[in-house]
Amino acid sequence: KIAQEQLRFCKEVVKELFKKTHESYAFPFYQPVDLNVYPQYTQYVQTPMDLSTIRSKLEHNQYPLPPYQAFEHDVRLIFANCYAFNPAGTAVNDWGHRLEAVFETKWAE
Ligand SMILES: Cc1ccc(Nc2c(-c3ccc(O)cc3)nc3c(C)cccn23)cc1
Repeated sequence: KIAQEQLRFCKEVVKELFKKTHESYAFPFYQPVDLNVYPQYTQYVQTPMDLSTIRSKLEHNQYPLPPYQAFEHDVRLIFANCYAFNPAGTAVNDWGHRLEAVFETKWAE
């Protein structure tokens, strides 16, 4: 797809991940992890990422054109960070897997 079409689809994917229907398991990923609440977070996660940061990068043209590769990397960073900090079996880890499934379905569209 041409660069502008890719950009439009990336915005559509982020819009989907922010939908109310996913809020109950997506909310921990809306904003950067609060480092005041989790001071040891940066010991587990080198590159924090969240959906608001991705949305802002899209809106301010901070992704290369075409954006797919860099966009997908940032989205997958959210999930990798989630699994690095939240052990299997924790609520946030489970929610990460649920949101990842939503992403995979939309991304394959
Ligand atoms: C049951 C439960 C326990 C802990 C949390 N933590 C948490 C996280 C979080 C996100 C990513 C991450 O790697 C770690 C924590 N983000 C939040 C927010 C935005 C509000 C309230 C709690 N939050 C939420 C629910």
